Amino acid sequence: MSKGGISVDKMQPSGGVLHTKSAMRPTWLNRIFAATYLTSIFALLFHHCRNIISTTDSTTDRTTTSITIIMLVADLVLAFMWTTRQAFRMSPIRRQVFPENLTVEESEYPALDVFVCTADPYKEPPIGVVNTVLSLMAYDYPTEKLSVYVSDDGGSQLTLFALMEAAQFAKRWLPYCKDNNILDRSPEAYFTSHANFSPAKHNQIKVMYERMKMRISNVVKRGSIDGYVPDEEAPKVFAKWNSTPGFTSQNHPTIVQVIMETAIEKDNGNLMPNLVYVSREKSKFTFHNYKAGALNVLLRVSATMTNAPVVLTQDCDMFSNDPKTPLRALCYFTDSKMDPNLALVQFPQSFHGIDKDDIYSAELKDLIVHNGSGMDGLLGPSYMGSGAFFRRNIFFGGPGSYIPAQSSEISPRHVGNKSLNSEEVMTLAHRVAGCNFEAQTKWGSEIGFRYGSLVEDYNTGYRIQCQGWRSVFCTPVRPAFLGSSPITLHDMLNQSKRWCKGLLDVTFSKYNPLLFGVRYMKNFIQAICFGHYAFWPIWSIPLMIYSFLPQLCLINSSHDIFPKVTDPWLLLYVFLFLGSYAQELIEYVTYGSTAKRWWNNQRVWMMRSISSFPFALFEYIQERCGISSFGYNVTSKVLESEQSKRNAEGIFEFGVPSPLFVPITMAAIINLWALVRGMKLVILRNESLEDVFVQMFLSGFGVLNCWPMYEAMLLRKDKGKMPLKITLISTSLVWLVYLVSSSAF
Ligand SMILES: O=c1ccn([C@@H]2O[C@H](COP(=O)(O)OP(=O)(O)O[C@H]3O[C@H](CO)[C@@H](O)[C@H](O)[C@H]3O)[C@@H](O)[C@H]2O)c(=O)[nH]1
Ligand SMILES: [Mn+2]
Repeated sequence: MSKGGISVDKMQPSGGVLHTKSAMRPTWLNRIFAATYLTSIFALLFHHCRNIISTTDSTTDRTTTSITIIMLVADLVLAFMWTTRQAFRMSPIRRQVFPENLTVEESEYPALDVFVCTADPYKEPPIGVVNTVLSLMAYDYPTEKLSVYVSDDGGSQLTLFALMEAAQFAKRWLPYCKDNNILDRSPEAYFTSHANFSPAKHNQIKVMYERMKMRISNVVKRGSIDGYVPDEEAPKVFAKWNSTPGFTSQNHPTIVQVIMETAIEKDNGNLMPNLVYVSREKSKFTFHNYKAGALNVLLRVSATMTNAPVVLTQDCDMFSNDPKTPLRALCYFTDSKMDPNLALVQFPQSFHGIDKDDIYSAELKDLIVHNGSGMDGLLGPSYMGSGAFFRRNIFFGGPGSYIPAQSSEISPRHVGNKSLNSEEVMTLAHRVAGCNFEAQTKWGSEIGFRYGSLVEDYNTGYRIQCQGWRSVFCTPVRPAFLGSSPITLHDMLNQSKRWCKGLLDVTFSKYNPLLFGVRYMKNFIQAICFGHYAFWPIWSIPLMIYSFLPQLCLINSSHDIFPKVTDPWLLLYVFLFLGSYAQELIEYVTYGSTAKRWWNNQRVWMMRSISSFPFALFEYIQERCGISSFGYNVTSKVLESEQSKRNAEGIFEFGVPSPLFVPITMAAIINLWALVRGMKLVILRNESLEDVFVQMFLSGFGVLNCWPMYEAMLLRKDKGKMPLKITLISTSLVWLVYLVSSSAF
């Protein structure tokens, strides 16, 4: 088992090309547009400033001046975000790989350690974890070189039980997949897409799968494994839970369980990959660094066992959708002509079960594919948390500067040759998964996945690029992985809130990309890309202003906020608005999405900006001041049937009385109010449409975006409608805001 011994860099392909890259679109066109747009931005800012000067000179009241200043702030932030966003548009590229041209012998493939993280058996059902694990174990990759490590931050017997079941099932499933050349290697995906398929062998396996699923679901429903004994070893394994008084997910000793070991499992002459369960030690007195902490424990535990030179990180819901994926990564890792500083091959995250028009913008086309391809033309995409093949050694220092780990057994150079279950290996594995192992070490700061941010992926990707590593983006036509995405609005907003807090962690640290990145990164534009993310939360400033201020002005009969329709300056607004919207739309469609999905994406961007982002800031401040601590809210992967049904029909799911809904409900009410008020002014009071047109247009645009909100508040009867409580709170707050505003006007 000298898996650690093979160096990834030394293999030489001969024959056809392994990968190509090409520029994505006429960048010159893009640059001309950018220059024109930028000029218009400056013109607009000039216009604003002139307005402010003229209003302060004359007798204009204070309110008008303040409004003009606030609008200037909004436009300044929009201009900043637009400008930093151009970094992604400077040189997007598309890559292709040709795994069929790999000439390296299978026996020369590097070993691969796969890391799967899970954290909560109730939000992340063990059957989902099992499907992910099985799909990865079934990779078309030399079995003896493949190991799957599962980190369970939930410290749950249910998850371990499910994995033990999976191991039994794998003995039939893996050979079945390989013999029949099946593409869907997650059994759930396979049996769903082959519902009417019925050869005897297929049916036999299907029955086995259904039985396993039933056993796992029963155990989860009861919350305990009592009564179910998968094999004679089981009682000993689960004794660890029972023998520890006060065992909780937040307080328990290390559990490392080798569920299956390559060298031993040879049922039917089939070799099986290693499968190891790890639940790191937890204590109330130590901070665990969430997923980054879990991944670092896996880095070390796997080092004591197989120490593969290539590691793949996966979320527990991201199952493999293509068994040849590791070979695609090898196209880069085994190419001797490739930049030696290549650290990771990132596959985009793709999702299954998204409704046709993607109301929650779960596809994340702009963030993942657009921005990924944009950065790929610079130093490479950021690490995206899942679907990333890393070279293990990059976790131990920058190119050419090796930082030794505190013991040689966990260094990437260590060659393990003992049985995983041997006492020596197990003792060490338990030790490196302990709470205090990292105390006073460089883990999380210079070694391993980086700590200090809730978005450990962005943070780690950014920091390793600052050290000089780079990455490539691999976007095969058939998605390499498929995962689940939030199916309720609350989950979606909550997830963006967490991302946003994670970004703020980086923004307000010494590693802020616009201060640190621009100095240390090899590419200035790349630093701007990371900077754009770091400032993602400030979208909330202009969006809050544009969703409320012009509307309040209209309600209070104040119309000096925008140029009149006849004023040529208005053309600037029109160009800036249409220009950026059209550009995004074109990009959305070019990257293989639809216009309706783009429309929904811009709505979600607004919702996030006025809800998740301000809440994130608020929580972030509370945490920094030590007032409260919110932790990591794991996204639920449970598919509740009614919710899924509404989701499939593209109906928004409110349902729970979440404070996150308050700002968007307020925006919905104010925009409708302003629109009605505007119409009344024009129709009944003969106000000239010219004066109020822009404000009415904005309110109308708001109303159009808020359409599902009115339905949810007034028309719907199902469980996913807007809770009355939120409607009442929002209405009262709108009234309050109105009273305050009317006293100012
Ligand atoms: O303390 C923790 C918290 C989370 N997780 C795992 O982290 C993964 C991601 O969590 P999830 O709740 O699904 O977060 P998402 O926001 O959906 O995940 C996206 O965003 C994360 C943070 O940026 C990335 O880590 C993920 O890869 C990316 O898919 C899951 O497998 C969890 O089990 C842990 O292992 N330990
Ligand atoms: Mn997720």
